[in-house]
Amino acid sequence: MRMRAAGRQGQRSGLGARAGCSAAAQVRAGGGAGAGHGCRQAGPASDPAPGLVLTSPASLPTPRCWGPAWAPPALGPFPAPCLSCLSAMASQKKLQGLVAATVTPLTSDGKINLSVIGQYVDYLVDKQGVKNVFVNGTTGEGLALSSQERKQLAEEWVNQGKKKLEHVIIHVGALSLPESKELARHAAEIGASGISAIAPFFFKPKNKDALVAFLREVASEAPHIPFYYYHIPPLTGVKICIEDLLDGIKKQIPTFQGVKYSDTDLLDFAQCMDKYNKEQFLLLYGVDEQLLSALAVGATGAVGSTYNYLGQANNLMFQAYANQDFALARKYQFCIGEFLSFVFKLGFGVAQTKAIVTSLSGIPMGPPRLPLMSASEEFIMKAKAKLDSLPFLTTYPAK
Ligand SMILES: CC(=O)N[C@H](C=O)[C@@H](O)[C@H](O)[C@H](O)CO
Ligand SMILES: CC(=O)C(=O)O
Repeated sequence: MRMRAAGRQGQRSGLGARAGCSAAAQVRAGGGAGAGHGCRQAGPASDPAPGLVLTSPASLPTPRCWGPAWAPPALGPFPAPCLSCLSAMASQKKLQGLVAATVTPLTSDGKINLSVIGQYVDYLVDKQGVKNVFVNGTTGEGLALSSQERKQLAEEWVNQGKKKLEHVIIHVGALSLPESKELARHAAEIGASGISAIAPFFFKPKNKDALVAFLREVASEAPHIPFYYYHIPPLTGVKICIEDLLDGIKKQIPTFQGVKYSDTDLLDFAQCMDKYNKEQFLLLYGVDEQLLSALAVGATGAVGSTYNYLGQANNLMFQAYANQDFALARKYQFCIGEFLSFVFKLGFGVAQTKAIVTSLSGIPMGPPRLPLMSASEEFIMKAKAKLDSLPFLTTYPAK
């Protein structure tokens, strides 16, 4: 909490610095959107801040096996965070443990329902022991929301989370680069603790360089908060190997902080842990049913939909693992697996997650947005009965 406050302080100084610098600051060449940035440094746009290594097109690696028409994307300078932002970033409490991928409450007529977010925050913190959220992601139906809705949700989460949540990460990925940049800028301006983006998945990046060039443009709109790449190949179809992606990425994206890793490729994940943990990259695991395997190779954090309602059980699994009580940790993972494997067979996705969260929290999360269809009554009944048959997951030892 204290650190969060420090982050906010830094954020404020960032905005202050922007005001202070504005007369002298030059807008980045071609960067019409530049006016919204915090942390612009005075001086010519091409002046890198001391200590920041900026990559010019000439120093990009030669692409592998890519047609003759390929040219490395032109990279503009990455805006340099001011010193107070850098120190705020360094003092922000390290993101670790569980991050709930929040659902987006909708009214029965399909509008976003901001009125329950405050209650939702309290439920996560008090009932689930979860103090970090990932907003507008897959579970939050981010890609089914308008930009305006995404911004309203982001603001509500940041405001309601003040003094209660430690990290509010806003997913800003979109199919269009300007939209993603605008969401990134907005998240930074409202005081989010970090941003994340998936790879665009209609026109897909064909290789690492194209993906990094896209992510860099997005991250550069929020130059004083951490950026996480959201790797979810089962949904995006973008299967760029993360071990390769991380190689040299800090040079291109100075705010790069880690990956939300929603794939079952534990070899790639483990290679990343082994090679890049030293660089302080955070590798947040995103396949909840396999979390214990990720802990075994060194993961210290996880983002997922089930932490909305199995937060306590997963916290206890983390704790058992940390205490080297592997039998207990396995018992939690097996039990979580029993529930998930049961609901997978019934058909499980965001709509079903919303129904389960509604039923367990008592907060009306509403239907999903089309083309997703509401979970059936039968699903809700069976899922609830299954959870009731696994009291180990939902009753906790007194603290
Ligand atoms: C595809 C998807 O939504 N994955 C989520 C996070 O990335 C997970 O939290 C899953 O919902 C969870 O592991 C259950 O499969
Ligand atoms: C699960 C997750 O992280 C998401 O819903 O985006």
